[in-house]
Amino acid sequence: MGILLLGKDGQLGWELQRALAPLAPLVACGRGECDLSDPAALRVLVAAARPAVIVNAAAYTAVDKAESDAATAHAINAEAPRVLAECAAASGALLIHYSTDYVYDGKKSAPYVETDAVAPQSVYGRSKLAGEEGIRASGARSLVFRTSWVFGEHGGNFVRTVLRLARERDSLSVVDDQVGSPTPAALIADVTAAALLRLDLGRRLGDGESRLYHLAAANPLSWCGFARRIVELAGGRAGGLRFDAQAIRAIPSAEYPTPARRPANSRLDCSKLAADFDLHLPDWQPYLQRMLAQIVAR
Ligand SMILES: NC(=O)C1=CN([C@@H]2O[C@H](COP(=O)(O)OP(=O)(O)OC[C@H]3O[C@@H](n4cnc5c(N)ncnc54)[C@H](O)[C@@H]3O)[C@@H](O)[C@H]2O)C=CC1
Repeated sequence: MGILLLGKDGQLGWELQRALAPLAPLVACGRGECDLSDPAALRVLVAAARPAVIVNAAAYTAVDKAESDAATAHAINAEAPRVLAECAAASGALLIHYSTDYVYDGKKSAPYVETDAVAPQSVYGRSKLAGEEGIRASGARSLVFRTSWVFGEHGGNFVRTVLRLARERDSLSVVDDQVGSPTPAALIADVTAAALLRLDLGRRLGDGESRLYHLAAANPLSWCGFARRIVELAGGRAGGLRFDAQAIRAIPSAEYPTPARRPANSRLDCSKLAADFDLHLPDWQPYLQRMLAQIVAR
């Protein structure tokens, strides 16, 4: 009756393996152990593990690819969470799940709060919203964390892409009209563990209680601002890259068309999370510094 973690090899899953391990016996599964596009396999897995808590960090996260692969995105981001929630409702387990800033259209000028209207602009955003809705409708006890711009040491992300391009190219242009908070996978994992402890692994939630929280680091900025900070903290030309931070050109999204539309404003107000769990959401920059130090050390 411990914790069942799905998606153990993703950015977040990797950090959750570390953060959840001290809380209860942990069964961690990757795609090899269980494919989320197979609902029957999911049901068998949950029945065999009989967890008190199911943590789903697996997702279809290829935002642009999803535009031409909606069925797969829907199966993994909408159907699988619904099946997991049904299993949780039937057994009394708590389900923890992660969603995205892409459920919003990004037209609000202030940071989004959980009660704001949703209006996803992409297949990915719609599939993730459908996942949330399936969980809420299931009657399971659940926590859903909407997060943004995830980066971590394990897996592909914007930090790694910028570092690679800064070694390969002489210049870089990055969109400057989409604003959000880079959020370390380690922070999401640690907040998940803290919330689980405060809720006594879910025993303090009422039957069928379903809670939604924003979970993002402090200090939002644009993608261009983020790219500049990555290059700056990596040392720029002095650090072996081919250009310095100031050389990164700021461009509007119109100059960088992508298959999926992304919100201009991805800022998430996390005060509900901070108040309910007595937590502080820190700046993402020390996490980035730590990640860069570990990459250099390798
Ligand atoms: N990466 C980002 O910038 C953001 C991520 N999120 C959400 O945060 C959560 C964690 O994301 P990341 O760790 O960044 O994602 P990731 O892409 O690093 O990891 C996702 C994991 O899901 C697994 N997976 C994919 N299809 C599967 C299948 N059919 N069966 C089993 N496993 C499968 C992958 O193998 C991978 O290990 C997800 O729910 C994602 O939607 C929310 C906002 C932004």
